[in-house]
Amino acid sequence: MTQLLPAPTGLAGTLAIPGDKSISHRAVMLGAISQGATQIHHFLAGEDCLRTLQAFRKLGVQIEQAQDEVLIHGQGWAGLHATNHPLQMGNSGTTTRLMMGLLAGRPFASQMIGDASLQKRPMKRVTEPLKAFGGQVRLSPAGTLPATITGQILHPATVELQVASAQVKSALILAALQADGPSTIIEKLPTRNHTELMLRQFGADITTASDQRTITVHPAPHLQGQTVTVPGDISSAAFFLVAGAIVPHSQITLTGVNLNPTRTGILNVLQQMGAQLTVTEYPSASEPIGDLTIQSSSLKPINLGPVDIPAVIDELPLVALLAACAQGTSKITGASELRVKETDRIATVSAELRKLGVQVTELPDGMIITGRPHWTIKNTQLDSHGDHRIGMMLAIAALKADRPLALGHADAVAVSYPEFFTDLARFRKKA
Ligand SMILES: O=C(O)C1=C[C@@H](OP(=O)(O)O)[C@@H](O)[C@H](O)C1
Ligand SMILES: C=C(OP(=O)(O)O)C(=O)O
Repeated sequence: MTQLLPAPTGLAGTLAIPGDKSISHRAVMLGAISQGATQIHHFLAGEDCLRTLQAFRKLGVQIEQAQDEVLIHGQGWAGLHATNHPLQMGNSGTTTRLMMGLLAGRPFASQMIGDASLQKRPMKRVTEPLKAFGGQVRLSPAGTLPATITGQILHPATVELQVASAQVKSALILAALQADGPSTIIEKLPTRNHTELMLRQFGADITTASDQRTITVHPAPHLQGQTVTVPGDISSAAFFLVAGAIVPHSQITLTGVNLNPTRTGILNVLQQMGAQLTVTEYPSASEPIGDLTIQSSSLKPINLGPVDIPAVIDELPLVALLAACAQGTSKITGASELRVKETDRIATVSAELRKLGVQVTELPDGMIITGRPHWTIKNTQLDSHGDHRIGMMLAIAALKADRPLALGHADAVAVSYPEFFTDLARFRKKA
């Protein structure tokens, strides 16, 4: 149990945001399959990204790591070797799904296992389209981990994805790189494009059509190691953006944040809800980056539908919190993907916000939330349900409560943000 305290006099300060989780995973993966050294600066040393790093060590790649500095001694695709032990994916869907595509084309068999949450998450979304390339993955009868990937010679394919998922897209891209001709992947909706951007830096020939959802991948037998500086994670910055918006008398600045438009849905949501937000973008080579300043704001309700979801998928628990503080009724639909994250986030967000006295109606693919500037707390014992993003959202919600609250399973935050509670404490003004 961790005690959560209300914010008595508002929040203030400036924070450099830790590295992006999605980009850190990809930097390790691309470094591991490339020739020569890959240096990663500002790596996110959270539990999930460390799972990726450990998995490649198990596969024989030499990797040095000290906090947020990583050095990978890549020996190309052929530098990966079979291991007798199952690869432990922990809580990380990204590691699991991307590595399925990557390992599908290696000339050996691999096994993957995961924690209780990951073992429930759907994997057929990757293994079914992988079949078009010749990929062979055996799953449990429920279509989940444990998985056995039997590496094959892969062939080019054209696949149209049934689910809007950057993890599925990236898995197929990593398989397509190993095929013996160009492949085409057509997304349902555009999703985060970090894999495509970083692959170009490592020397791959990969193009995205003007519709933003048709991707052509050419074989890439030789990728070249690079230096990658990981930008700050907008999904981590989002917790403090929301804190600054909902706690009266606050002003918060977050620096070095990734502003890739496939990820900035939370900024559009804040602006639409009437938050006072300033975005300062500065020049950068590949991934856009900038600083964000937020001030306390009175919030209007919002309506989000299917096309809005991919760019804000991981921030939807925070959107629910913003809605809980807004004057009026908000609606989120087209977000059934939330049901297959670390927890069923529609169920866990609804259950926890109700403890705070917020009126929430669950929909199969979203939520209807009626907000109020002041809540009538019904239950002070909150729980992350072992889901990092739920835990952090509740810690932000607690800043607005009129009494201390308790958070069960608070240690889950280490999955994506080990320093979360320390960083949050920095914004508390002295009373
Ligand atoms: O590709 C990635 O790095 C991610 C993609 C998203 O998952 P889906 O692809 O399942 O939507 C997101 O929720 C996850 O946190 C990270
Ligand atoms: C869904 C998430 O991650 P993953 O799918 O990698 O477990 C997340 O970080 O919110």
